Amino acid sequence: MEGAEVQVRCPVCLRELPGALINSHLDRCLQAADGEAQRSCSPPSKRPRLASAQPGGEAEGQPVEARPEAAPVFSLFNKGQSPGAPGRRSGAGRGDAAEKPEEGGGPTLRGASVAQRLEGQPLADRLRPDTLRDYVGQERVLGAHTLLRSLLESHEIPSLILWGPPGCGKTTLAHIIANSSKKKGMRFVTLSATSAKTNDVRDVISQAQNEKRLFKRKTILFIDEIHRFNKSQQLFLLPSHTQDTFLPHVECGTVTLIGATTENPSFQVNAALLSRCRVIVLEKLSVEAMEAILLRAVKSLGVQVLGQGNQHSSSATGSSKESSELPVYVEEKALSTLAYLCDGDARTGLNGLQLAVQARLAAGKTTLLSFTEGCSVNGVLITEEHVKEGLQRSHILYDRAGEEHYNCISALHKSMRGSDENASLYWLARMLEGGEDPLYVARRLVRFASEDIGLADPLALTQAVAAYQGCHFIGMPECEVILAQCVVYFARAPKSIEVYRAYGNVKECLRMHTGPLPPVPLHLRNAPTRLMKDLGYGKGYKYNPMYKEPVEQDYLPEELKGTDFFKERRT
Ligand SMILES: Nc1ncnc2c1ncn2[C@@H]1O[C@H](COP(=O)(O)OP(=O)(O)OP(=O)(O)O)[C@@H](O)[C@H]1O
Repeated sequence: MEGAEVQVRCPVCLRELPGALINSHLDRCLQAADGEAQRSCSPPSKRPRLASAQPGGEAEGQPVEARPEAAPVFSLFNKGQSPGAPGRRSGAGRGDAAEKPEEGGGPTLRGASVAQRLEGQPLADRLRPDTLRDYVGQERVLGAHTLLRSLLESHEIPSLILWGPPGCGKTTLAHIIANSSKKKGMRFVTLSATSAKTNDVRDVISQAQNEKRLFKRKTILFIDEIHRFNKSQQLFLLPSHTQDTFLPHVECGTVTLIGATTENPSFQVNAALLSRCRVIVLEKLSVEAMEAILLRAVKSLGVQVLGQGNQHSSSATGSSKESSELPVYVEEKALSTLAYLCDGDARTGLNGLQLAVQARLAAGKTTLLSFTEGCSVNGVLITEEHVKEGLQRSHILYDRAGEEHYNCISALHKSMRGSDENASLYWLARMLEGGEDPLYVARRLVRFASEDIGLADPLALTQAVAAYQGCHFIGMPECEVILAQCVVYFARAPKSIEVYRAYGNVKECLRMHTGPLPPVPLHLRNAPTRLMKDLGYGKGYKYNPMYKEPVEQDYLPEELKGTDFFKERRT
């Protein structure tokens, strides 16, 4: 009993245990070591962006034994997996007979209805590819003969920052790397910068050190949304005099870092960290890539595509309580529209498809479909309209918080400067339809009025301020036309950067000045007191209204006499 009182730390999992239990625990822990690599490779699932958050959330199915309960590092390993849930799929479970991928498609549960296949894990997570073979698009960085592909194929994983828009496959690529590194006996650990604490990173490092020391095993740490690390965490990532930081461990190879970010890493990721990582730029998925992903999804659900091959005509709809048991069809057009509308974001596309199918099944509406071969079938039909409803338009078009926000405002500014009224209206609509704050756009217009139109049409500034106030009074959607009017006015207006440039020259002059700044000439100074007058303040000043002729007088400091800040004038 006495021994049981002493707490001992397991060298593998760092868990504190009574000394009497350590040997049996260590046996289990070591046995679990191989299995753990498998478990830890499970996809870090994402929150669904659409309203269909599925039960079976993040903490389900996580390995309990050999893991300190408090460490979210490990709770993230298996999130989204509910052991008994239909449609469950993980890196470890891919061998199950019921879940074997069908050729060219995703995994299906044989014999299950479409509704059952949609239960549990969100479709996007369930269909996350495990291998590069199923990873669609991103040819520029992952095509044959690319550096990254050969590194991945040779299991030589460098520290990486994966930068790309939402849903383009950053986490998926990390997941594929996890699977492939598992084959090389590496560990793969996942942290989300939004929820992880500095201590979690510290834990990962000490475990990685143990793993390296005891098993010669390397650790790959995936940090999702790395740009969201807060200040104290960023400090921890920075090099310092102590070993209590992250970077030395990246450098000596104890930990390979893979970060994912939607934001430009040159602004958002600490420079010291960035210089030790290879930045991989992923792009929005093309429409063709999206179509391939959606086709794989409908196949995995057992939904049939109605297109040129099997022309049909549909007739009056009815309703049936058993609609979930009926065959489900989706129009080919619906899939291609979805592929277009999801704007290269596979998660949005798959969530949209999932919502459309679930909504149709829940509505219990059936359609009598007549095929060209002559047969008729009663089924559930998903049309273009249904998938459009399944999408949140605002999210599709525009990411207000992300880089797209800056890209679009820059495109609007440049289109107005280039006097292209069509492009100006287009970028304005892209922002407003995407949910941009109209006052943000209006503020930018106020700036544009002076920066680009300036004195070529001084009324532009009045227009911009009026547009700002108009937007403030009436808000969206009514104020969109106010902004549209102002944007077109600006696109058509004459342009002058005379003032903008001259002011820039003045600022440059001040910046370049060495030594003390020249004093204000005495004659320009005000002399409210006797003493100041005695000191010569205001002496010799010529009050212009008193003169009929132009007055000869210097206003610049002596050493700048004759300087023309407008000399680079272009207009
Ligand atoms: N290239 C791809 N090939 C096949 N499926 C993909 C691809 N990219 C994304 N997907 C699908 O979309 C889902 C979401 O992708 P993923 O989580 O990798 O996006 P992300 O770039 O990490 O997005 P976010 O920045 O929002 O976290 C995946 O679960 C997968 O089903």
